[in-house]
Amino acid sequence: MSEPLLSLQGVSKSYPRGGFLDRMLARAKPFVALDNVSLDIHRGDVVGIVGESGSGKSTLASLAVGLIAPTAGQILLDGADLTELMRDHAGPWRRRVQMAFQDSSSALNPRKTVELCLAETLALRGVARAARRAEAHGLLALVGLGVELAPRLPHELSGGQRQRVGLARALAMQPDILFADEPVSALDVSLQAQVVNLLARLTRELGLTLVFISHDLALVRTLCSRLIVMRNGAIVEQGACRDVLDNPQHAYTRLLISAVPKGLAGRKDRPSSQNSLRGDVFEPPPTAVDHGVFTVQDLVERT
Ligand SMILES: Nc1ncnc2c1ncn2[C@@H]1O[C@H](COP(=O)(O)OP(=O)(O)OP(=O)(O)O)[C@@H](O)[C@H]1O
Repeated sequence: MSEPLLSLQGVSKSYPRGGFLDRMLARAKPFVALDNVSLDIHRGDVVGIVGESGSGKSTLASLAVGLIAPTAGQILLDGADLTELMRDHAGPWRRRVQMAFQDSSSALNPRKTVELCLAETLALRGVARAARRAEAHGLLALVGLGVELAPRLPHELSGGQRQRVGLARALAMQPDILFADEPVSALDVSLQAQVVNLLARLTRELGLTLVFISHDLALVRTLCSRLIVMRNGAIVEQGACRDVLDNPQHAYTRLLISAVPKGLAGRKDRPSSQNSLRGDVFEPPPTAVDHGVFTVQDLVERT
């Protein structure tokens, strides 16, 4: 198999516990949020990460996008050590790994219009000033938003529109890999379907490598080709998404699946309309993506 796009090798993350005095006297052991995790993500992978609250999903994503540094282990982007790459704050790695957040309202600057927010991101990518407006409008179209939203401030948008602007901003960097941390959990069911459909389309048409963190097994089944199950900062099971969901090997995975109300776990023996929140509207991406054919720019131009 080809070299992984992103590789975590024995990565751990600990946080200090207790008050200042406890730490000075080394009375409290650090809390281990991520414990010796190894993981390879290849180009075109659409990986779901599930696990109970506090299992370390967001910690893993924050490490992979360079928001926090590991306590131990190595993170490699195309074979290069991310810790080394991070020394160059403006380096190209920042463009290549992007994150879309759960709460788009806090991720967007409340004083900046949609267009300005996208234009600033395009400037970071080195897009010439004269080209930024058209490309910002193209990005809005890419995520299914009209140009009439360009002059609006974040509070003048609906939750679903804000989430799409957040995605457009992440895509403006033309990332190789996008981490989406609970990108739809704050949205109502019909908006969830729209955003998940959009992600499915982007993975299909752009060959975007996506890591989708979610508590929703039905959405994960619909979107992802691979699944990682986390518990207490460790990976307890991973494999082809449908295999893991239909034939879980680990008792914890079985527990997670059994905790989902019947009809929402995405069981293969259920009709598609029950497999997901809106099974009829999803278009799952093919497992093998013909990546490298399109770029975000191509799609923006075609939209
Ligand atoms: N900055 C921090 N300082 C101390 N502990 C932290 C910090 N960030 C996260 N943790 C702890 O690390 C553990 C893992 O947190 P993380 O956010 O990765 O979980 P998660 O699986 O994403 O949870 P959720 O599904 O609720 O978002 C939690 O117990 C959390 O309280």
